[in-house]
Amino acid sequence: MLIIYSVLISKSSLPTLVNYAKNVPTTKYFVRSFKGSAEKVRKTQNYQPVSVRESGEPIGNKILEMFRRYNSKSPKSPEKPEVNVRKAPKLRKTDLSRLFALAKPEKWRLTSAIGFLLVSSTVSMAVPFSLGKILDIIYTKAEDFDKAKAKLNKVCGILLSVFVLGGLCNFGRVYCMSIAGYRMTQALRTKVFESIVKQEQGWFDKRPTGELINRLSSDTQVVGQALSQNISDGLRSTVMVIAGTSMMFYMSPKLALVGLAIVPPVAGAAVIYGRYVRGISRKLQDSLADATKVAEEKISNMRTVKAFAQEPREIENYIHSIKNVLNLGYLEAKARAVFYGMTGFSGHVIIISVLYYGGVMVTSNELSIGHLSSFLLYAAYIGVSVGGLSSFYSELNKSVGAAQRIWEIMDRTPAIPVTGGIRPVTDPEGHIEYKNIKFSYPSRKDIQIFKDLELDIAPGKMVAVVGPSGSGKSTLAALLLRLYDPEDGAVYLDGHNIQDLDPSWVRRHIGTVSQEPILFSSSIKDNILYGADNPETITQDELIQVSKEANVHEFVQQLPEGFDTVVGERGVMLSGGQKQRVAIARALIKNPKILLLDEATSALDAQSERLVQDALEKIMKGRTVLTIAHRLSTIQNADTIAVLRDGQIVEKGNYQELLHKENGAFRELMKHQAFQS
Ligand SMILES: Nc1ncnc2c1ncn2[C@@H]1O[C@H](COP(=O)(O)OP(=O)(O)OP(=O)(O)O)[C@@H](O)[C@H]1O
Repeated sequence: MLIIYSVLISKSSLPTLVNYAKNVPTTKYFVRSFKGSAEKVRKTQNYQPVSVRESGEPIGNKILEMFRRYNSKSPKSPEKPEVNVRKAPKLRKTDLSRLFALAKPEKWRLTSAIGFLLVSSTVSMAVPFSLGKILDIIYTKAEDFDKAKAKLNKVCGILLSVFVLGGLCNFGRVYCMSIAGYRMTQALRTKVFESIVKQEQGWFDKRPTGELINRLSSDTQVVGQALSQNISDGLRSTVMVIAGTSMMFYMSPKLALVGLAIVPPVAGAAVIYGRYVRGISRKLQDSLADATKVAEEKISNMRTVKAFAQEPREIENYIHSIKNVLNLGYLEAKARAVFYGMTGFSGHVIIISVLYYGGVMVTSNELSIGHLSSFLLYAAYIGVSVGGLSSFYSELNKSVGAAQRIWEIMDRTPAIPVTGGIRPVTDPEGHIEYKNIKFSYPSRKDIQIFKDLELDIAPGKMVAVVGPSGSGKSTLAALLLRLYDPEDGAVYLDGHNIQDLDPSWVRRHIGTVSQEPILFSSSIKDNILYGADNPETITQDELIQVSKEANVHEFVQQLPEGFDTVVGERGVMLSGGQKQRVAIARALIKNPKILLLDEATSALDAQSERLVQDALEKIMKGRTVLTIAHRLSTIQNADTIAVLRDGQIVEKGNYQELLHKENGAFRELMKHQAFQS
């Protein structure tokens, strides 16, 4: 099958291309055969969008790649990385000041580090001058030997103590800066995690976990490092450049001008390089996030991967997703190589020009050997420091890119707050009303889930919602929990619009057992206590009481470590039925007024099923229950059955009423849907 996709080819070769596509059996062969026509296209400028896909396998990219290669002058040129480097975001003043503001809590550590840095840099900058002095002492033949030696001893003695001081200050600088860096990264991670966790569910629906993990781990580290180590290195380089330049002018302004003539063009190149790196860096972090997303999803669902024997495909997928990172790495490596090659060369040019003009000045007695040596060392120091400054600039750019991504998260106000709003002093009665609800998921605005939906659940009653798969039964539960807000209409709890109530208060009074409950990778006890507001106040007796009601106690007793048994990631070490029962205990420990039950569709074995069902029946008593029913027994026991169809509740009544209603929606559903008995 041939599907037109999107790739650029010339108008003239379109018939040839379509012809090939029709006749060749496999994509690979097609691509190979296509090389010939690509040759023809090489010179034409007349492109139009067309694409080719065969046997469901997109080959547009391959053809595009081939065209690029064939259109390039040298057919043997190595594969060029196909990466669009997004235009570098501007390095704005506000971004920089915001970046530096992150360092505020560490100001004392950073100030001490800067103090240490000034002293250690001064010591470093004293080396060339002192060396020049020592050389002059050695070369001054007029002085008698003893006098010269005494001077030498004195100068070296002073230098040694100064160097000890320099060493200590370097220790202080590195230590204070590193600690400040770690603390800033940690504080930033905390803030980012806090901002992530506070976002509403709809926001998470659109964001892959891997991407968020990347923001949390990698971006925060880049920023933390920039604010500590990079700033420290940058400051050191600045001090060295300023001090070195001053010393050069102090010793010989003429020679200084010769040596420093190269600095302005290098500085200009550094600015261009920095901008380029900023663009690549953002793109690189994005690609890394994409690759992490692929890895994270598959690693956390390894069971499914293995069950379908898809390890090789997943390795392929990962290689594909990481390829973009490598391509960007190529670009960065190229830019880095050009830049550092250039700065290295410039450094050496400084040294040669100083050596040449300085040599001339020494022979004409304008300059001593000692001064020339000092001068050369200062020139070398400046060369190294200019390199350091430019890498500081590029790192700063990198960190602004990372910081911007972090701010996107930190600056976002969640559409549904975690807390805030009315917090009634008494527990709710449990009267739930859905009024005129219109809703579509934020990630799929085009699909209307509910239109003018109405449902009333009286306190202490049990309503079973039935309806075809995908009709929105679980969505009803999500709206009550305020994971999403309706576009129109509202959900009321005891007459209060839940949007006016504190979401944490509402959730505190709702116990949820979902279709496939997720447990956390801690002990059974911790998982049950996760449902409690104040886990530390729950006594062992209360825990056992809840476990008995949820039919957890009997299987826990058989485990060697009892309640302390670790359940593995997502509760992987427990059976389906055991997981369900632990989830029931977790919902029950908060003694909720309202229960939201989403019955498991997957059949448990008879014994397990009985235990789960028994636990559910026990905990329903005295509570308002909204259950998404998949079992006949649940439907039969419900006070009211609500039939959901086409975004509305189309029928309501008890089992007998609905069963005997001529042409009723419930009867229709019973005909087509097999409820578990
Ligand atoms: N987070 C989401 N983002 C976008 N669409 C969603 C989301 N969750 C569910 N949907 C879509 O909303 C519709 C209703 O889903 P819901 O899970 O409420 O159905 P259901 O009646 O509970 O189905 P089932 O009986 O199969 O569990 C479905 O079409 C589903 O694809």
